[in-house]
Amino acid sequence: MQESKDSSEIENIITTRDELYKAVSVTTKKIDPATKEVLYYREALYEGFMKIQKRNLLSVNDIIDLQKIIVQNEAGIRSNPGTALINDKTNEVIYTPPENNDLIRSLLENLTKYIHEGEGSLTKLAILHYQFESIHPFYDGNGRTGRIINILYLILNGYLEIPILYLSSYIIRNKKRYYELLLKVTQTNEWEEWIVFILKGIELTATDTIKKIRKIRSSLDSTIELIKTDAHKIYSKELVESLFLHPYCKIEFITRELNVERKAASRYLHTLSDLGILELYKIGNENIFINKELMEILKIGT
Ligand SMILES: Nc1ncnc2c1ncn2[C@@H]1O[C@H](COP(=O)(O)OP(=O)(O)OP(=O)(O)O)[C@@H](O)[C@H]1O
Repeated sequence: MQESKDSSEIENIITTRDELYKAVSVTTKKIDPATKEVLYYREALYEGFMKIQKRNLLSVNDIIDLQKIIVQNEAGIRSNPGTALINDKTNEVIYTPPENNDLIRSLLENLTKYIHEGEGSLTKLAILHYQFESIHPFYDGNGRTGRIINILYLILNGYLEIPILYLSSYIIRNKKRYYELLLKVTQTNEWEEWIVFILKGIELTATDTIKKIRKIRSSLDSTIELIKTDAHKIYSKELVESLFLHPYCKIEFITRELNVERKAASRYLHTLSDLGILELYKIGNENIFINKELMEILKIGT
């Protein structure tokens, strides 16, 4: 969710963490367009993860499928000319990607060959991200699809087990430089600066992500302690896991995940709110229980 939010923000699709968690927890028909787009991004990232889990492979058709989920249209690989990257201040064309559907497809075949051949490395990730963005195969969603491929590449090569690295938080903080360096590779073949930029991003975000995971783990442990020592005797491993799976929790999640009656689930959540672990909010006519400490941790480094 975090990665989806920031990767989309690079393309000026802006929503808040609260809106996102609300959208996946509260029964509401009113989800604003930016939040919807971020949720599609999250779906595409997850779908990509599932695909490579099954086959340990990322094909051109997989990439096309992911982009379809992100942009929610069937246009696929560009077949009409006219796509260009434009400087929004001066309106000047800064880069014109290759045209012709067959050529683009063969460049993508070449990219996926590069992804799978030989040993994986973080340097290769920097190279293939440039390669994908300069092919710019779609009318829309190229930046976002490319950043999903980055995470999938890390998983394919055993650097990550799950799509957890939060690389777009670095790119968004350094967006101007990200754009400048991509262009410099094209214009002056300046690979080194680009590769170092991406390596630095991986280093920083890996360190931040590890810190975040440790904080979540320690919050989880202290929550377990608190519930276990409380007189209401509501502790179960599944209950605590649900609170960390859904930063915005509600009674339905508990009934489903713990297989208990609504009355019991409601009692658990109200007890946790009395204990100060959760904060109760009314959104519309629904009770939402927010894991405040977890939400604070998720904000770090963003
Ligand atoms: N000079 C460049 N050469 C190649 N790719 C670039 C260059 N500058 C930026 N990019 C990439 O293009 C992406 C944006 O592309 P564009 O503005 O065409 O949006 P898009 O294709 O609609 O994709 P999305 O909506 O996900 O960004 C950037 O996020 C970046 O990854």
